[in-house]
Amino acid sequence: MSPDPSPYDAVLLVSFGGPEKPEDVVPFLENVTRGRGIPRERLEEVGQHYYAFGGRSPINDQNRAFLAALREDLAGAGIDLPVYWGNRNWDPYLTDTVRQMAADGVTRAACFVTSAYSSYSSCRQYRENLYDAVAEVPGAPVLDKLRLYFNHPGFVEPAVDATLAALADLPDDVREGAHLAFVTHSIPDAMNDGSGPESGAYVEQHRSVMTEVVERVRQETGRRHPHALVYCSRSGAPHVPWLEPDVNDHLAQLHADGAPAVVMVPIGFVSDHMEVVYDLDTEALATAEKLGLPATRAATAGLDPRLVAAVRDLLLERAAVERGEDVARASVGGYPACWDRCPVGCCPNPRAPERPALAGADT
Ligand SMILES: CC1=C(CCC(=O)O)c2cc3nc(cc4[nH]c(cc5[nH]c(cc1n2)c(C)c5CCC(=O)O)c(CCC(=O)O)c4C)C(CCC(=O)O)=C3C
Ligand SMILES: [Fe+2]
Repeated sequence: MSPDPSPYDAVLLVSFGGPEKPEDVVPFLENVTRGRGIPRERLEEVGQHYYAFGGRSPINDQNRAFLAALREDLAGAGIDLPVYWGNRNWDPYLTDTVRQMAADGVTRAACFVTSAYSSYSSCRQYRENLYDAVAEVPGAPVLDKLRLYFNHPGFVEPAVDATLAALADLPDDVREGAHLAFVTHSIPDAMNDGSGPESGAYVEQHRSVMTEVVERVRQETGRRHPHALVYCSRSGAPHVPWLEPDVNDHLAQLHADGAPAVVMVPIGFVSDHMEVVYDLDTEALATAEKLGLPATRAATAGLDPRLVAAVRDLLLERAAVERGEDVARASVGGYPACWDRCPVGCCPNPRAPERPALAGADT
């Protein structure tokens, strides 16, 4: 018998969006930063990162490939649901997708967001975007956001294997002593303080993933590699504190302290976004090279079949919950499986605390 996805009759992949050609870059950056007070110089700099890649972000192609993989996975499991895709900042925009879903007769969809952790930027802002899309479309389906999955085995296990593979890529004589630099997107300190139901969840959740990966790597190699959680892609005004240390400063410090090598493990990113291909592969690897510090970058989960299957697992788990059945929730490490509906007041919007959002305990 095929698994039962009811009450869902569709899946919606929700993502950030990115430019696809040079003319898209400025309007994309305007979409992302409207009302955010990002300094002009920072925008020009980030624009250059995109132009260096022909004005094309890797993120949309990653999502197209993920959609194809997800459709195949669901079909293979006998789950006959359409899978849609909508973005916050670029075509296909969420509102257009939700309009199409309504036209197709979708009544209730499970939403998988390409962002695994708590924080305003990585969780609530997507919930606001879902609210807005539903509010704009007459007859819109009900949209449920699948729970955060940073500690789902389908997200963590690919990171373990990627770390082992990146360690294996280091020269033999430096591998044993290599440091692991777990990298995620920096956010303002205040945004981290407000993240999750109990403050500081963004950093806590990353720490739990880091600890689990370090332990599983130890089980495979017999080595508990020294490690740290570090940050990339700092934005905002210089006087506003954001999470530190920056990955480049961390590499310089490791080198000064005599570390023989480093593996960067981008646990903050689901696939190879611009932050990964520019901030890590271009900038941070150049920093390491200049320092003479052997460095490799572990792969993101991307199209790993375990991540694709995790979407199916989360869909079926949530479907069972909505039908009133008991479920076992997969999770690894010290942080328990997350809530289905975000607690009231978690990850508040720093500029508009009253802005409505879907998928909360109060919506
Ligand atoms: C936590 C977090 C994630 C991870 C969760 C998630 O995945 O959502 C994330 C993802 C992404 N961020 C992205 C791009 C950008 N983020 C910016 C700006 C900002 N990001 C922030 C945070 C995050 N961002 C914040 C607090 C700002 C300041 C402005 C604001 O308060 O909103 C800017 C403006 C320029 C700049 O200042 O850097 C750009 C261009 C892309 C697309 C990449 C591609 O094209 O592949 C992706 C996936
Ligand atoms: Fe960002």
